[in-house]
Amino acid sequence: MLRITIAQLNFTVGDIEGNVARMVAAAQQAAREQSDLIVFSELALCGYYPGDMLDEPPFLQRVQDGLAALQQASAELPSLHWVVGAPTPTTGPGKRLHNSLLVLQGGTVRLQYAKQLLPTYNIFDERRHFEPGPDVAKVLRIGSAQVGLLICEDGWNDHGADYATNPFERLRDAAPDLVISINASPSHVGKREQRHQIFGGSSRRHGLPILYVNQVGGHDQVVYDGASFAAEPEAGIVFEAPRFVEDVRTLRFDNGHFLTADGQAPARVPAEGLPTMEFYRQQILLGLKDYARRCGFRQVVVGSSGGIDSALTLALAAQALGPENVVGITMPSRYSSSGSVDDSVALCQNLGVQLHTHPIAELVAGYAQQFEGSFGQPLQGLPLENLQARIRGTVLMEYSNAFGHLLLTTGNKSEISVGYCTLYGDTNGGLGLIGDLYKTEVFALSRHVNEQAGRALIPQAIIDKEPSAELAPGQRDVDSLPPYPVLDEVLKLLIEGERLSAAEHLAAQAFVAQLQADDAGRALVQRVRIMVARNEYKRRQAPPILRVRPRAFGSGRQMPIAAKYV
Ligand SMILES: Nc1ncnc2c1ncn2[C@@H]1O[C@H](COP(=O)(O)OP(=O)(O)OC[C@H]2O[C@@H]([n+]3cccc(C(=O)O)c3)[C@H](O)[C@@H]2O)[C@@H](O)[C@H]1O
Ligand SMILES: Nc1ncnc2c1ncn2[C@@H]1O[C@H](COP(=O)(O)OP(=O)(O)OP(=O)(O)O)[C@@H](O)[C@H]1O
Ligand SMILES: NC(=O)CC[C@H](N)C(=O)O
Repeated sequence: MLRITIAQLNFTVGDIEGNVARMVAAAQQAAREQSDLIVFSELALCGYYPGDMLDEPPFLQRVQDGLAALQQASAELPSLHWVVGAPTPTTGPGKRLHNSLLVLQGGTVRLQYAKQLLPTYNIFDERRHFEPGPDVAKVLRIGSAQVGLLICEDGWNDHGADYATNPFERLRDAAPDLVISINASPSHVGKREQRHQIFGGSSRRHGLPILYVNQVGGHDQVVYDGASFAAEPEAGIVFEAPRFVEDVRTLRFDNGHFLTADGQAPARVPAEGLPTMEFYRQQILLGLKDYARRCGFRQVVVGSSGGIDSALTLALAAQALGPENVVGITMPSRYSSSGSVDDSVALCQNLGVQLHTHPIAELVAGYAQQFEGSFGQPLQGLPLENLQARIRGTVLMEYSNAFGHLLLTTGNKSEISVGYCTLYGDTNGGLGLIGDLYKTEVFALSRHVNEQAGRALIPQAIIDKEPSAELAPGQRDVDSLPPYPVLDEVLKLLIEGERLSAAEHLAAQAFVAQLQADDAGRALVQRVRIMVARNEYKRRQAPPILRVRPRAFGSGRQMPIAAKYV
């Protein structure tokens, strides 16, 4: 029988000293629980993913010092084995580092394993910094068990019998009793189920119990949900740690089975995870909390237009940080409807958020007038529309500068896709909460937030009103864009493509095929395609957004700007 402690922790990238302290505290808990083995996540020592910090000698020196501190701590708990993820120097040619797994015990490194498969797709770029490890299986006897070791991507390619491309093959040949996989696996909708399918499948195919340990926390645009789990060959997924929170707990591994610390069968793991909207909500809350905390912000400011995007952003921010840490600013102009102020007042009252009024009509008029000398006439048309958005963006940045609030930008994925936003205006901000949600999903998540609260936190009037930028008289989004239910299906196919769930993909494909049955539909799809391509320059200058889908704007979609698109 082996006692294993899962350390699903929220590490901060670069905070080696803080991460060491977290790991030591978890190891002390493990020792109290008489554990034989504690398992930390991939690159736990430096946090995942440190990017080009890995090129900096002082950073690598701190990593080395951190490892020395861990070794020393392991000497003080001699009966505990520590499975630790850390960068380590290579000895051969190529890149100077391996992405490694180390087993520490009694003050020494008992084993080192270098990750073999380095992901370089989507948001991952590990080959930029690391040399792949040799295709050797690493197995260590700990107590009564032979433990095989893998690192994240190593376990994602379990198809085909080629040793070089499938580390599972060689590991299976080494006949461990148990496989431990350490991970830094970002979450997006459907990811938990995908992990269960992949690792559950490998467990069954190779007849190997697998313990999968993930990190938790938000790192810039990427959020890790934790959700560490255990898989058995016959029973499937038998244990799952909670999502979006830290969790340090000890399991027993006895006769090929995972049991709770007191020897019971763990609670049943449901096949289905959180409903999509609740998943979005929790992912965004953790993403904002960790971004604000790590960057040293306590409070955020949001322009409150009385529209759905700013309303949802305010509601999520209030849930993540507490309403006392959220400030709304309503900035009526000549073209603002009375609802823009009244609905903002109702919203902020519901949320318990303070709302300041900062009218911009005079600022806009004065500013527009100033152009008469050089333009021969005051500003009008699109430049005047954008001026309003830019003045609002400037006002919001002044609040940010004056009070140290983080400005949250409110763009959704539909607008960001087609560039329906003003550069240096409503695109201002440090972080976007809903930038990976299509507009139709913004409505769905707003309804979900209300349902969950058991009351209309976001006033029904805001949910019911027709989307409008309110930058010109009577302006409506549908005058410039296809209706959102149409636009979103086209965008899903263009941007997410096969990364959509099977059901979403089928639905979008059928919808767009029907749309393209006539010339007008074909022209619409082509127009959207061109808008998406032409607006890459706006996205490149936009603030980071929290990722909730497999393909989010940012590092996961790298497109050229100055190219011929179609
Ligand atoms: N390839 C390229 N590389 C770098 N820069 C490039 C560029 N192409 C244009 N530009 C620059 O970008 C400028 C045009 O962009 P920009 O100034 O933003 O202006 P623009 O995209 O022309 O207009 C903004 C649009 O967004 C709508 N809007 C604004 C605000 C809020 C909302 C909403 O509902 O949320 C909608 C508004 O009604 C209007 O249709 C050009 O004047 C040029 O300076
Ligand atoms: N009158 C206003 N007062 C305060 N902020 C505003 C106002 N109008 C626009 N904004 C800010 O600019 C962002 C873009 O607003 P706009 O109304 O143009 O488009 P939108 O994408 O439909 O957003 P929303 O649904 O929040 O209205 C808003 O989310 C808000 O942060
Ligand atoms: N850190 C990694 O190797 C992550 C890659 C892996 N496929 C995942 O997304 O979970």
